[in-house]
Amino acid sequence: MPVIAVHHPLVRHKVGLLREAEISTKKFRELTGELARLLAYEATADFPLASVTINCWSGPAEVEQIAGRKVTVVPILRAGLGMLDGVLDMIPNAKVSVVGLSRNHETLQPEHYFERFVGHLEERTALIIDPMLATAGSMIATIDLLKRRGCKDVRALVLVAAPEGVAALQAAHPDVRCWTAAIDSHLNELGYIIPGLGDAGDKIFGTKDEGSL
Ligand SMILES: O=P(O)(O)OC[C@H]1O[C@H](OP(=O)(O)OP(=O)(O)O)[C@H](O)[C@@H]1O
Ligand SMILES: O=c1cc[nH]c(=O)[nH]1
Ligand SMILES: [Mg+2]
Repeated sequence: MPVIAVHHPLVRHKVGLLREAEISTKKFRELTGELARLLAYEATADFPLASVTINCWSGPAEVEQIAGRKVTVVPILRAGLGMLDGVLDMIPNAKVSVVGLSRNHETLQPEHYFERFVGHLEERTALIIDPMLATAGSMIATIDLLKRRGCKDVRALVLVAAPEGVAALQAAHPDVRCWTAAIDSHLNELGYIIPGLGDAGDKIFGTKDEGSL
């Protein structure tokens, strides 16, 4: 099952708060960061551990450390940046790759305008971050870019997914797991998730009065 809805009460509570129509930019950013931390926790649950001996206050002690796992976090511009600090709080040594995509409002197709990947993607777990999985066009395009550069372990974190996007992602990349705080009802005729969050990029960047909703 490549799309995993996280049912933890903290996640369900926070995603509910995020849906308030009159939410402030500050509150939207804070909740997005908190949810990003919780989703990163879920998505790294299978990272391997190795035992090492350290000098503890009481003498030598065997402790566990995450071993042999290099990570690149991949925010999809713009809205993915809202989740970046939260994920880096949990995985502070991760490198950051950036993909710039903007969904065309008429065609709903993602238009590519920027990319900058870190090296050795073939050795890294990629954690793509974007609050919204609507048609999944942006997510599928980003996964295509990463796989073309040799990335073999691709995972995604989103706040809200539409069933249409879940199905499209599963069909295009059945090997990619995507953790989401919620799977909503459907896409409306403009390609927005219902009930959804509205335009996540506009809410994170404070441009919502100039946006398309
Ligand atoms: O699943 P899809 O149908 O591709 O839609 C989801 C994409 O749309 C939004 O970005 P948008 O293109 O609005 O750009 P922005 O983050 O700069 O606002 C969102 O952050 C996703 O990247
Ligand atoms: O509901 C949606 C769909 C795409 N992008 C958003 O920001 N929100
Ligand atoms: Mg947007």
